[in-house]
Amino acid sequence: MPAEAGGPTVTRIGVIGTGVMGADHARLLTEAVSGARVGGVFDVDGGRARGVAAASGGARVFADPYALIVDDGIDAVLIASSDATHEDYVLACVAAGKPVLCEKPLAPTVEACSRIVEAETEHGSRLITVGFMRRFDPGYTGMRALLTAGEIGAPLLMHNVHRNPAAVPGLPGSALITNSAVHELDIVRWLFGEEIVEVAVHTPRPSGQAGGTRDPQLLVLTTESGVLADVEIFANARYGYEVRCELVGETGTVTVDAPPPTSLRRGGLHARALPGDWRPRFAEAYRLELQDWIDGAAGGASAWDGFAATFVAHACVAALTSGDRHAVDLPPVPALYRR
Ligand SMILES: NC(=O)C1=CN([C@@H]2O[C@H](COP(=O)(O)OP(=O)(O)OC[C@H]3O[C@@H](n4cnc5c(N)ncnc54)[C@H](O)[C@@H]3O)[C@@H](O)[C@H]2O)C=CC1
Ligand SMILES: O=C1[C@@H](O)[C@H](O)[C@@H](O)[C@H](O)[C@H]1O
Repeated sequence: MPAEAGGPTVTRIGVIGTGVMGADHARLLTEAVSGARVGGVFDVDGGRARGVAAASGGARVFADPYALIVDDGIDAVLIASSDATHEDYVLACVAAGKPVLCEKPLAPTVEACSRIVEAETEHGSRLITVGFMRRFDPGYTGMRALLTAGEIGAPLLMHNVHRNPAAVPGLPGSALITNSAVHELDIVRWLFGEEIVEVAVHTPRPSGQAGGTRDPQLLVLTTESGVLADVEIFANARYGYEVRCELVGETGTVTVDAPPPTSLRRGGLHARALPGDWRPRFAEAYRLELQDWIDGAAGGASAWDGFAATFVAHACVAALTSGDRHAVDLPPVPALYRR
């Protein structure tokens, strides 16, 4: 990453979108990540942008996001605005030759992701990282290390649970897949190092708490080598935020969970607190993801990974709509993204 002249290397980040995630990333960049500072911010809600700028040590507030992207005082851009806005901003970063960390999903449609991959391929080198932070979560990296070391033999099954306390009433059922389950679609590809080749989506009767949304849903994913991964996605689980999973191999299993260190035993119960959203659950993953990006270590998901996750998500949406199993025929990986 580029640096400020003189003194220690400091990468000046422009943050676009200063809502829940943009504010959290700006806080981490300011307080917990070395070698970076927030250099500028933009949000269509000027009040939010000013609040985050003030909390980030007086970063510049831009009135125009494209001016932020090309500004000489901004070395790299972090996009945390709403999903539908990602494409234009990522394309502008590629045109300006600036490294960009774009929150997931890379873009909500396959066509938009495809345009981004084409632009980066034409540019000729990799500038884009997608915010699939679970790749940095100590639970998932530990699971992958045990799998790779052969500790549980060949993988057979993976059971995933992904629950949120409440979704916006009237949220389309497809958004549970494209916005939430997209994390599992990425983590399955990353964990097994192979593609998802077939998907099916099953739904029970919808929860009465879900305001008409098809919620919960059960995705069943088949990988190239024949591993089956199921994903329960439940956006109105009401009791709290929870993400956990178990990988079943031929000779053992690995579980990823995030119990807080403190739990209460009283009155015949053993209780532990659950967070209200993803920020406490994945706090360390977000920090490690940002540090990796600032260090230029390239451990994050690529634009191709972002494309692939959205591609599989749309096969799942088709399966949700039709009730049938759907084959996933990803196009060949462009040379820029081959390992
Ligand atoms: N990696 C993760 O675990 C998570 C990722 N996300 C992703 O982060 C992004 C932001 O999500 P949240 O912070 O939860 O949403 P949010 O609604 O809290 O924040 C979005 C912000 O974008 C701003 N915005 C809307 N249109 C804009 C535009 N055209 N230009 C600039 N700013 C604009 C809004 O004013 C708002 O401040 C989304 O893409 C979401 O999918 C969200 C939650 C967790
Ligand atoms: O990305 C996220 C949210 O947008 C999504 O709504 C949640 O389900 C995820 O767990 C969270 O990580």
